[in-house]
Amino acid sequence: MSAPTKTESAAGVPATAASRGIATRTQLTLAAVALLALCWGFLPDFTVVTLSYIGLYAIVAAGLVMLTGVGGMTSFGQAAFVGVGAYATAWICTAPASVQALSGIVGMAGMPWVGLVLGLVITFAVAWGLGSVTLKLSGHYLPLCTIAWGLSLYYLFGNMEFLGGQTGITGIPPLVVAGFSLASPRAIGVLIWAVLLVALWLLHNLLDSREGRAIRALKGGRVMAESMGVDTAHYRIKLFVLAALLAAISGWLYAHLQRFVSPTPFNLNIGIEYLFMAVVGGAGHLWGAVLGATLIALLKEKLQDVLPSLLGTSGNFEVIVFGLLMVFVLQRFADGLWPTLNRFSERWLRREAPRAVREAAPLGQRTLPAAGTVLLQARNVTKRFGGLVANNNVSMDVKAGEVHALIGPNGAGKSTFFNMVSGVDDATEGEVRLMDQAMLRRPSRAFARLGMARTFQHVRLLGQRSVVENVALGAHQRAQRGWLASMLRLDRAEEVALLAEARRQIERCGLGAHADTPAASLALGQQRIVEIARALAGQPAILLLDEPAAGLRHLEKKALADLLRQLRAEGLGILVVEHDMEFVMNLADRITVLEFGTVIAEGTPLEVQRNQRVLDAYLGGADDDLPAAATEGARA
Ligand SMILES: Nc1ncnc2c1ncn2[C@@H]1O[C@H](COP(=O)(O)OP(=O)(O)OP(=O)(O)O)[C@@H](O)[C@H]1O
Repeated sequence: MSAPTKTESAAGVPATAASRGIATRTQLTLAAVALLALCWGFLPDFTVVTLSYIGLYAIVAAGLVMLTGVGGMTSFGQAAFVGVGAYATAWICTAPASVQALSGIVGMAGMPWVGLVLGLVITFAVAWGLGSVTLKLSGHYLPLCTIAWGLSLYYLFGNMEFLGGQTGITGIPPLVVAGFSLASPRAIGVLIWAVLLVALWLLHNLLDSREGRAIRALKGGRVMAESMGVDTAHYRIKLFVLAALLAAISGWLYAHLQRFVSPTPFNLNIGIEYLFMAVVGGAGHLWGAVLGATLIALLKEKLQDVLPSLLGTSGNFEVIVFGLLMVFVLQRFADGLWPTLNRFSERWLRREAPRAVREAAPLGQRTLPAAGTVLLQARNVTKRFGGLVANNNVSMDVKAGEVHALIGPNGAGKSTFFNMVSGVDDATEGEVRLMDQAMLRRPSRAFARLGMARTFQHVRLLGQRSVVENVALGAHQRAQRGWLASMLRLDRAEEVALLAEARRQIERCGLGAHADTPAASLALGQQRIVEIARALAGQPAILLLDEPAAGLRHLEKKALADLLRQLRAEGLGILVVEHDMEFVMNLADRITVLEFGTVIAEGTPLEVQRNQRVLDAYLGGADDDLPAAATEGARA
């Protein structure tokens, strides 16, 4: 593990000359919060109420930013969770039986807090239950399911007699904090904004961590995230529950602000409005939730005043305007308004001063097996897609300290084989063993934990994130700090170690100059190298590379070959699929040739080049491109 730099920032960016500007982002945020706090006592009542509602909306929208913008799961049903939080506290604080039984223990002032706990417990159970069923669905099915549960919970509120039916529940007591009654909107508004700011801080910390990178990886697709060792199903459910809990907290605050609840504010329309807020503000940005909530709340208020007089009739016309607004914003500002505002403000902002870091936590280390040990074994692996046999009885070993190439014409079954020996797909027949363990029906993350890392034929990076963040994701399973530790910033020593390791691998792969650039801005060939650096950050024993030389220029290919030779010398086993025959013949120790899913040859580069069947099927006519003495070249 490399020693951390004393002046690395939490984001791992080395200290550089701070850019000129009037303030840093943190200073600006603190100044805005201080201004709001100072003005709070003098603002007109109406403004205070509006700001309180904006705070409530923003808490829900922040959860949606995490769920939809960051995690890639769309939910129209968050209003229902707001309802669960609101009804739980309303019921417990007003039902005669519960008041009698509990108020003796916690006192009347303690009842809303019991309501909060009840709301959170019910929300947790409902969200976990719904999440485990619906989050398995992909594409349009998930949003459709969120509509279904949003409607179900809404009608449940309206039809339960003990919840007051359509009339709702009145007489909800005010919150009491440390003996102070928060009966007035001005008083509870302070709590609402405090909750919002704390939630934003916790979520910001979560995103700026190992766990945050894993959450972002969900958007990069299940296959990529799982191959980094991330349990995607578990993360999706946790994210869903987190967003639901935030909604429930907002509902709890709402109930004690309004002191009355009815089903209407928890219907599907409102669920759609929450989604508008997150998307219009900037679905991938936490402050976008506040911006979106502010815009929609103010706009709604204005439209409700203006539209009826303009149209001469009343109705929910603001929903139509919201729809048009959404189309306009998405057309002009695809990522929402916050990124645009951010870019605009950048010239006045100073870069955050780097934070001094004393020590990095040790990362998990792997002892590599001795050279010659069989790492990966495929025995008689067959894969059928209906009537098509993509792999037919394929057997192959990959040993520590060797480069094994898998070649063959397009459609020969190389990627199918790759998928089966990396846990993406299961073989129809045959056996796959990794580190002498049977791997049938085990997920990619189990392969990753045992020491396998891979790259992809079609590059799978988080394009908007920096190279260093992408590479640090590869080291995910070498650290352990969870969500709570990340939220509370107890993971900093580990985070420094992860980022230092990522930078070390980036340097090693020759991309040091690009460490802080967004991955998408690199050329395709460089992105392939980023994937290799990401794989190396996991400290693998075996590396699977899918067409690593595609898109590289001559010198870049040479540098890549040198790197792979160095890794081989360090004892890694490397399985490479590649169409560039010069690259393969100069690098590989052994080559397996596939045609129509069947192994037609296996041996050293020289043996393969002399094999008539291989010449006929694949290498025929390509002799001019091959190195004169491939075997000699292989160890060069
Ligand atoms: N999910 C799938 N369903 C049906 N057929 C598939 C599936 N995946 C691959 N195939 C078929 O299996 C065969 C082998 O495909 P595969 O992608 O493994 O070949 P390849 O050697 O990797 O090709 P290339 O070099 O072009 O990447 C092809 O005929 C392909 O159409």
